[in-house]
Amino acid sequence: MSLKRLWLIGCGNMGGAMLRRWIDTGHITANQVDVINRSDRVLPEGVRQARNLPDGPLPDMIMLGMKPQQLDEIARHHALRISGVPLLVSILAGVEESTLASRFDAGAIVRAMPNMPVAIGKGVVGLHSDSAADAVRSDVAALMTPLGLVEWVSDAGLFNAVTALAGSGPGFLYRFIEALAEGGAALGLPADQAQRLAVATVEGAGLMAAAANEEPAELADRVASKGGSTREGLNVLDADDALKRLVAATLSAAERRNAEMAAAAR
Ligand SMILES: NC(=O)C1=CN([C@@H]2O[C@H](COP(=O)(O)OP(=O)(O)OC[C@H]3O[C@@H](n4cnc5c(N)ncnc54)[C@H](O)[C@@H]3O)[C@@H](O)[C@H]2O)C=CC1
Ligand SMILES: O=C(O)[C@@H]1CCC=N1
Repeated sequence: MSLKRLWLIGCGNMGGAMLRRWIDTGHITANQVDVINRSDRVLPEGVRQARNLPDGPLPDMIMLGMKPQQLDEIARHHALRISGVPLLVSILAGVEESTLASRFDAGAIVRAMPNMPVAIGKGVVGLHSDSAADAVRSDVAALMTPLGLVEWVSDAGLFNAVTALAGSGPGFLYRFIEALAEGGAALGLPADQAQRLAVATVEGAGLMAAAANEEPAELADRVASKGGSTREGLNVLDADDALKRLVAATLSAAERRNAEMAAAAR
């Protein structure tokens, strides 16, 4: 790994999950990293955390992990100091590469869109860059590999869709788990038991879908015995494409918000 020194500007829920996984898997050691946060966050043991960037030479990579709305504040405080950094990675939703390039002077800029399950190595990391050479792209992909599925997205115009599906996706699925559990409780199951059943069912179904050669639609058909009860339930989800339309509207709303954040940051 040629990315030996990392500065993380803004390292909260998401940046912290990535960092924890890198350290847990031995891809990065704590003393390779400096974190700048507005106030201290719980971070893996041994990671330096401060309010200001460290003195000394620039690192191999800087990752921006604050909110998109904090871009100007961060640029105002740090753009001069980090000018010339070889690689800038941004996990900011919406914020475009050209916007980042207008604020920061970096050898290459890569947008990364992780999701929360990176914490256990089962996440997704979407990557896009117009500026990174092949060697840099390989370095970034190697860094992200212990986090889960790594996918390059060649069309920058699709990055907001990736963000809506995979970045926000865990949030949508947690809602589905909650709904499954509440549905079970409404049928009379104790709430805690319904939640255990819902979580384990989603975990098992997800693992099976990941391992299967069949499409999810075919897996659904296998659960639904002819004339049985699953079909009755699927008929409710499928009536007027109710679930598909709800999910499509959900992703559209999230994608639209990413575009709004991109426009606000330009
Ligand atoms: N939470 C998620 O599931 C995902 C989040 N993202 C992106 O990750 C970024 C961070 O999101 P979260 O981790 O959820 O937010 P968070 O609020 O947990 O973390 C943001 C961090 O930035 C730091 N920060 C804020 N202003 C600062 C400043 N002026 N100087 C230094 N540090 C500063 C805060 O101290 C905090 O630790 C966002 O841009 C979001 O779009 C991307 C994918 C998934
Ligand atoms: O909600 C957000 O804006 C970010 C983007 C993907 C997940 N969290």
